[in-house]
Order: sequence, then C-alpha cells, then structure tokens
Amino acid sequence: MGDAPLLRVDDLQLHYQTRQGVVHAVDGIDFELKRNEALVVLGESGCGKSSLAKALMRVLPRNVHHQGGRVHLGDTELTALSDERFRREVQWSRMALVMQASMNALNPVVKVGEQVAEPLRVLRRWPRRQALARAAEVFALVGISTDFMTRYPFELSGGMRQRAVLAMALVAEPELVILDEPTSALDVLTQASIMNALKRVKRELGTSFILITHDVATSSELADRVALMYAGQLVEVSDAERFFSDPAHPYSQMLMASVPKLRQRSRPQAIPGQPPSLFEPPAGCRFAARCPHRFAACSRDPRAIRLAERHRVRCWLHDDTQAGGGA
Ligand SMILES: Nc1ncnc2c1ncn2[C@@H]1O[C@H](COP(=O)(O)OP(=O)(O)OP(=O)(O)O)[C@@H](O)[C@H]1O
Repeated sequence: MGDAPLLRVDDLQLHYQTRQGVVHAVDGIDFELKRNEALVVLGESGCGKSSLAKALMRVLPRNVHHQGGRVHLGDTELTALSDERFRREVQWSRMALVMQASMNALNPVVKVGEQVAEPLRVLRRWPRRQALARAAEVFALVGISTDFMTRYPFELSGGMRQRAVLAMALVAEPELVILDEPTSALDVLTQASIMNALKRVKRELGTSFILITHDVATSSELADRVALMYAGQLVEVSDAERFFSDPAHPYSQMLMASVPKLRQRSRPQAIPGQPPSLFEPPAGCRFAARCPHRFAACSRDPRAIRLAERHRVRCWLHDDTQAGGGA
C-alpha cells in the first residue's frame, strides 16, 4: 500500500456544449500523484487547466456535454460516487479546491475566522469553540496573525484574503488540495510568501497539492512533479527537476525557452502560432502545426510514451518504433 498513488486519473474527459459546437476542454488526461507530492499543471490560457480542476472536484457548469474517465482517491473511486456522497465524504474533507479569484468570494458580512472554521462545523459538527481553535492553528500555519480572525474580508489585503481562503481549504486536513492560479492576482513578493506557506503546509501536514498555473517561475518553488497541458491533453508528465532542466516534449522545450531567466544571454523565444481550436481538435498530435520537429507520424495521435519511471511524453519523437523520423 505504502507507495500506492493518492490520486489516479484515467482518461478524464470534460466537454462543454456551446452554440458554436462542443468544446473538448479536457480530452483524455491520465496522471498519478503520490501522497505529500505537489504536481504543478502548466499550460497557456484556454488549454483546459481550470476545467481539469473542475472535473476533479465536480464543480461543473450546466452546459457539460460529456464527462468521462475514472478518478481514484486512495481506494475510493470518486467517479463511482453519487453527487450526494461526493459532497458528504470527499469535498473539503478529503479534497479541497481553491478556485481562481476565490479570495474575492469570501462572504463580506461574516468574520474571517468564522468562515475558515465553517468546514469543521458543517462537515465534522465540531462545536464553535473547538472549530475556531483549530482555525487559529491553520491561520498561523498559512502565515496570518490570528488577530485577523475577528475581522471582515474587506479589512484584509488581497494576500491575506488569499491566505484565509487557503486556511479554509486546509482546515479539515484534506489529503489533496487543488489550487487554481492561487497567486496570479498578487504582487511577486506576496506570491513568493504564499508559495513558502504552501511548502510549510506540505511539510507539516503532509498534504498533496495540484497547483494550476501558467507561471513557470513561481510554481517551480513547490513542484515535485510537473504536468504540461496543451489543447485539452497532457503532453508531458515528469519529475519537476527533470522537466525544468531537460524537458522532452518539443512544446515543453519551447515553453521553457520562452521563460525569461536572469542569467540568460539569448532572448526568451516566443512560440509561433496558436493552439488548435478545441471545437474540433486535430486527429493527430495537437502540437504538430507549431512543432519544428513534426514528421509523418504526427498525423496520428501519439500515445503516452514512457521515457522512464514516472516520465511520460505524448510525442512520436520518443517512440522507438518511429526511430529516425525527423528527430
Ligand atoms: N462553461 C463553459 N462553456 C463553454 N466553454 C467553456 C466553459 N468553460 C471553459 N470553456 C472553454 O474551455 C476551454 C478551456 O477553458 P479553461 O478555463 O479550462 O482553460 P484554462 O487553461 O484554465 O484557461 P485560463 O488559464 O485562461 O483560465 C476554453 O476554450 C474555454 O473557453
């Protein structure tokens, strides 16, 4: 059991119905996450990162056209649970989501400490005093003075509100916390200090994280693993160190070359072209149109190729059966 993954996601799909057609926002995603690991999901705007979080957490809009795949959390198959059981047994207590811009979603007329304590009162039926005492511990862990517990959200800075939302997600000690762009609205110093708070939480509570972001630099601080998303699919899933130093997928390589670095002589390189439409994504490799290495095989969908233990890449260049093809 010891090394069994905490989270296993197999062929996850989430498609939306719109007047223009069906949007394939999440289109066949597989990955695993171990306990106490932080997975950073990177990808440019519109590639489906938030949809992935929503599919995992069942926070779905009304216009879902199709949902598919399996998700296991420990031994529980989440995708087999009814909405009612998922809400009662999983949301907040085993798995929590900090949505994009959620620091603006705190209730303006309820004191912050009461809001952070609420999951314990509702889910665990803890008495108010006990819940507030636990909330105070979590406030300290995420770096807010407990003085702020008796304040209203408008009395807190953006960074403090974001920490309060984080405290609320952590208060019931879920095994997994999903954070969707948790710091993108904040200044760089606040971003860094929230990343430090997350590292502390990971160390002290053993929490696993999925951190969704387009910010390569900030996220590298926390990441044990990286998954790079492109047009609804994961193109590479790898150890963070390997991903940042020696990425394997051409898109990963181009993304890393596009990130400005302090001691870099050459200029950061933009990636020419646009991602494909998610209405009718191409049948073959979705990155092929922008890829300098494309060759004949790319007109077929590249399966996930295993480069090493826990390193998968969705690219024919790394498939031995296609050896010599343009690499
Ligand atoms: N409810 C919805 N109905 C229809 N299309 C949607 C809906 N939500 C998202 N989309 C579309 O699905 C695709 C993926 O969106 P999503 O928000 O998941 O991407 P993202 O990578 O999180 O983007 P960003 O970083 O800009 O938030 C986009 O084309 C988006 O326009």
